Amino acid sequence: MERRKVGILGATGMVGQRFIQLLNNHPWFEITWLAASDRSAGKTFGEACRWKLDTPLPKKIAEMTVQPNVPELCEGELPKIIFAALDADIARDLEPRFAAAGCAVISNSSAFRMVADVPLVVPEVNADHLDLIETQSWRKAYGGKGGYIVTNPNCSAIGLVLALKPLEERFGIESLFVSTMQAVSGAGYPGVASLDILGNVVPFIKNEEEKMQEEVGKLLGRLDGNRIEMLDAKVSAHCNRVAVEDGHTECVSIKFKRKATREEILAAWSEFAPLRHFVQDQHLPTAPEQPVEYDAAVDRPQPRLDRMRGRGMAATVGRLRECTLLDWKFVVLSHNTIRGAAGAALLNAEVLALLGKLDKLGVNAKPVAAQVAVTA
Ligand SMILES: NC(=O)C1=CN([C@@H]2O[C@H](COP(=O)(O)OP(=O)(O)OC[C@H]3O[C@@H](n4cnc5c(N)ncnc54)[C@H](OP(=O)(O)O)[C@@H]3O)[C@@H](O)[C@H]2O)C=CC1
Ligand SMILES: N[C@@H](CC(=O)OP(=O)(O)O)C(=O)O
Repeated sequence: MERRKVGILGATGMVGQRFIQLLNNHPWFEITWLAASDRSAGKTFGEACRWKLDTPLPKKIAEMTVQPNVPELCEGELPKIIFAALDADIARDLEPRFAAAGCAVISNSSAFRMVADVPLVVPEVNADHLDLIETQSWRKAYGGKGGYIVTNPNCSAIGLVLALKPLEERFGIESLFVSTMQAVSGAGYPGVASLDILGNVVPFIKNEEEKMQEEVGKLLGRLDGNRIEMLDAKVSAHCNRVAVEDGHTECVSIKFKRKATREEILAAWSEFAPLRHFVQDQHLPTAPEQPVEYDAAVDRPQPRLDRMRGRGMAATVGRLRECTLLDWKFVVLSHNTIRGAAGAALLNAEVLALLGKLDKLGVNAKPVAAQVAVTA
């Protein structure tokens, strides 16, 4: 099967590098275009990027030239699928330009996550929300074949909703309290200064608590026509930066609408296999066999030991016990730059491919309206 051509915006950053790693030898997608800031454009990728991952930078990628960051200046063919790993302020400007040029923008940034017609998706949780694409202005402007933006959530929200979805389905969530311990790679590179984080904990990550609280409502919300009805539950988050390289750990206390026993909660997690029904016999290369794994050991999950479960795509839960304030409490851990970022976007793209939503994109086609609205 011929692989689909893809590009990466923000390719030199922490998440961009993960995209390159996960897309290396991907059976469905092939990187043909890379872009970053003006500082990097024109250099070879090997010159522009300080590679930080523990697998080698693929030679073919190192030799590619970093392209300008706008579709109009693309040399040669602009790929129809763009993975975007940009800071939110930059994404707000650049992502709509690629959508307007007819690309499927599979975004990792927070810029458009809460916009009403932009899907915010974790496939195991709310793949049905991808239908929102069809009402996006960029898509409509090309007679239903145009580009669009699809987003994945904040890295802490992803691990959390994987653990919550099976519980919400069976018991209903009334309220929850979550306190995070987030790895330094979450702040990008060079990120948090070593003198701030070594031997220390920083009890503040800008906008993180707000993002977690609101994104959980949309992710666990219900698609009603072309709008999302948010989950009606109270969510309170505390976010902390800790001296861990990769892997976000979250302590959760939760109150349900219906009574749940320990056995019922464990069964809800172990039986959670939503993609099996959704994709039937199809194989999604990046999907984990078991999205939520429970570890019964008293001192797990731990970032160093558990972040690579399911090739970095599974969330590990542990320490389920009764809570003296709410009903139950547990710990959840997930890899922040794989499950929480590049892997999440890649899985979204794989599901979009299966749904046929990466076919017939409007790249190089003329918009049907005189002007393509950039409204988000
Ligand atoms: N790290 C994580 O765990 C997670 C990150 N995210 C989100 O993903 C996004 C990227 O994060 P991360 O990779 O950590 O960030 P980094 O700071 O490591 O990388 C930023 C990237 O953006 C590029 N860039 C900067 N300015 C421009 C510009 N004007 N035009 C085009 N490209 C530009 C940089 O290129 P250059 O090298 O040329 O400067 C670099 O490739 C952010 O929105 C972040 O919030 C989401 C979930 C998890
Ligand atoms: N802020 C997160 C990572 C991140 O970039 O989140 P978001 O994609 O919501 O901006 C962290 O510091 O670990």
